[in-house]
Parts: sequence; structure tokens; C-alpha cells
Amino acid sequence: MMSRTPLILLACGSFNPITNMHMRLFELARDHLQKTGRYQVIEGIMSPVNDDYRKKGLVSARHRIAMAKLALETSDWIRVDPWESEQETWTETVKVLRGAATNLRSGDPTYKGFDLAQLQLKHHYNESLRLLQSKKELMKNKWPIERSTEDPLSYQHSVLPELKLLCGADFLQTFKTPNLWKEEHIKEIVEKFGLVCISRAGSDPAQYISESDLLTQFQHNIFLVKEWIQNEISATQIRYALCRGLSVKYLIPDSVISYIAHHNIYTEESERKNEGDLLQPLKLHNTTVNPLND
Ligand SMILES: Nc1ncnc2c1ncn2[C@@H]1O[C@H](COP(=O)(O)OP(=O)(O)OP(=O)(O)O)[C@@H](O)[C@H]1O
Ligand SMILES: NC(=O)c1ccc[n+]([C@@H]2O[C@H](COP(=O)(O)O)[C@@H](O)[C@H]2O)c1
Ligand SMILES: [Zn+2]
Repeated sequence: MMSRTPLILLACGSFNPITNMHMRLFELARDHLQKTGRYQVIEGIMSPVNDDYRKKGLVSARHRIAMAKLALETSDWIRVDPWESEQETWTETVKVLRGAATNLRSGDPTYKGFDLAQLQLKHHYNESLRLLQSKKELMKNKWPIERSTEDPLSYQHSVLPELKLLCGADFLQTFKTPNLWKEEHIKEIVEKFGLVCISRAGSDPAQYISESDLLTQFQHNIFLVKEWIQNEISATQIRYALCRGLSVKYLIPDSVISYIAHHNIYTEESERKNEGDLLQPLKLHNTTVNPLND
């Protein structure tokens, strides 16, 4: 049997708040990649954007992280990573990917030297990974990486997982928004990492790729995944519904609904946050238009 490349999916975004669809993105992507026969998706990471991104209505990362953690309690393979939100300022997405890749290389015990035999036993692996994450310190020396090479069960291949950026089709479309992305960053994302893009009503990612020389050049590293059941949940619509006192049950997890109610997160006032402000990436590029905050 040909061995599969271990793969980690990383999604960047506001997650304001996390919705069921954000979690579905990971499930759809994993199914698609596993079906290629080439990959073993071992982990999903959600990286909520820093408050300094300055998007209209963006509530504090402390709350967005807490809500994402609550929502992901039921997942045995997707986790939220607060690193990006804890930085002093907004971090460009390619740097988030670079940071995650450095962790993979520099001995984060979660990833070092995968035991491929273990990887075949996905459930067992996920269980170990969970244990590892919650008791990282305790477990440091117990994960197969540290196992003796004499151990017949240990196949030390030292395979580093690939890291791919997971997004929805509207995210891909923002690549062409003037001054939002640096061309060399887009190139690095599709050349060094790779993209997994989930379809979304109103966006045609295949056409968009064909219109871009750069994206066409690295098409082999862009996976387009067709959502087999259309699900147009949007975090903005969720916030609007909450402000109007409408039910959002079955669109976001109950635990997140309770958290929002308890902390009174989404109000007319919170919707006015960063109003009229420039998105940080546009500010950095010194422009006067702000297509996303209107
Ligand atoms: N319904 C959806 N279908 C496909 N992709 C989605 C969907 N909802 C969110 N995404 C993707 O999830 C990632 C995070 O998105 P984001 O936090 O902006 O959520 P959102 O629901 O689009 O919020 P907002 O409405 O505030 O823009 C992005 O890559 C986005 O494209
Ligand atoms: N140049 C860049 O790296 C760049 C530009 C715009 C948005 N982004 C990222 O894309 C995501 C967009 O999130 P929203 O769809 O919620 O606006 C955020 O994580 C943001 O940091 C990155
Ligand atoms: Zn969005």
C-alpha cells in the first residue's frame, strides 16, 4: 500500500462567531483529501484573526477563541490555536502558515517523527493526539517519537506533515482585492503550502483560478472541494439575527449560544466596533478604499 502524506489543515478568519459551517469546512476538506488516496488528514487548526485586523463588528479575540473552543469540544481532530490572536498586531496569513510550519519542524512533540503505523489507526492516533494536547508536558516523553528504535511497532519515517490553508471560495476571491494581499504572499501560499477551497454560493473559484496566471501555475496545489449540500450560514447573518433577538439554534452550537447570551457579546454597540476604520492589511498598504468594512 502506498503511504499517504500526513496533512494538516489551517483555516484563518474572523470566526465572529464560529458557525456550524466553519466546522463543516474541515469535514468536507478532509473527506475530499482522503479520497484522493494521497493524504492522511491528521489535524485541523482554526486560527482566529487578531483584534487589530479591525474588521467591522469584530468582537474581542478572547470571546472568539472561547466560543471556538466550546464549539470544537465535540471534534476529535479540529482545534483552535490562539497564537495569531495573541500577537501584538495583525499577522499576515503567510506568516501564520510559516509559524505553524516552523512548529512542525522544530520539535513540537505533536508532530515530530510520525509513526506511520500509528497513523493508519486514525482513531487511536486522534485519541493519542488529544491526550497529547491536553497533557503535553506529562506526555512529552511517551509519544512514539521517543520510542526506542528497537521497538518492532515503531516505524520511524520522520515524515513531516504538509500544511495547507483551508478557506471558502469568497476568501480566494479576496486575492484580487487591490492592496489586500501581496503578490509574493499569494505565491508563497500556493507554491510552498497549498490551498484547499470549499465552494460557496456566489463564487466561482475554478473560473477565478483560470483568470489568474499565478493561480493557474500552481493549480496542482489548489484543491477545489464542492460542497455537496449548500449551506449558506454566514457569521455576519448570525450576528444580525442575534442583534434582532432571532433564534440561531441549529446554526451554531448550543454551547456557543449560551456563551453569547451569558456575556451579551453581540449587540448594536458591538456591531459598531471598527466602523469606518480601515482593515489593517489595507492600512499597511496605505490606501484609502476599504471594500470589506462598508
Ligand atoms: N457558508 C460557507 N461556505 C463556504 N465557506 C465558508 C462559509 N462560511 C464561512 N466560510 C469560510 O470560513 C472562513 C472564515 O470565514 P469568516 O470568519 O469570514 O466567516 P463568515 O461566515 O464568512 O463571516 P462573515 O459573514 O462575517 O464574513 C473563510 O475562509 C470563509 O470563506
Ligand atoms: N495579506 C494578508 O495576509 C491578508 C489580507 C486579508 C485578509 N487576510 C486574512 O484572511 C482572513 C479573512 O477573514 P475574514 O473573511 O473574516 O475577513 C483573516 O484571517 C485575515 O487575517 C490576510
Ligand atoms: Zn467571511
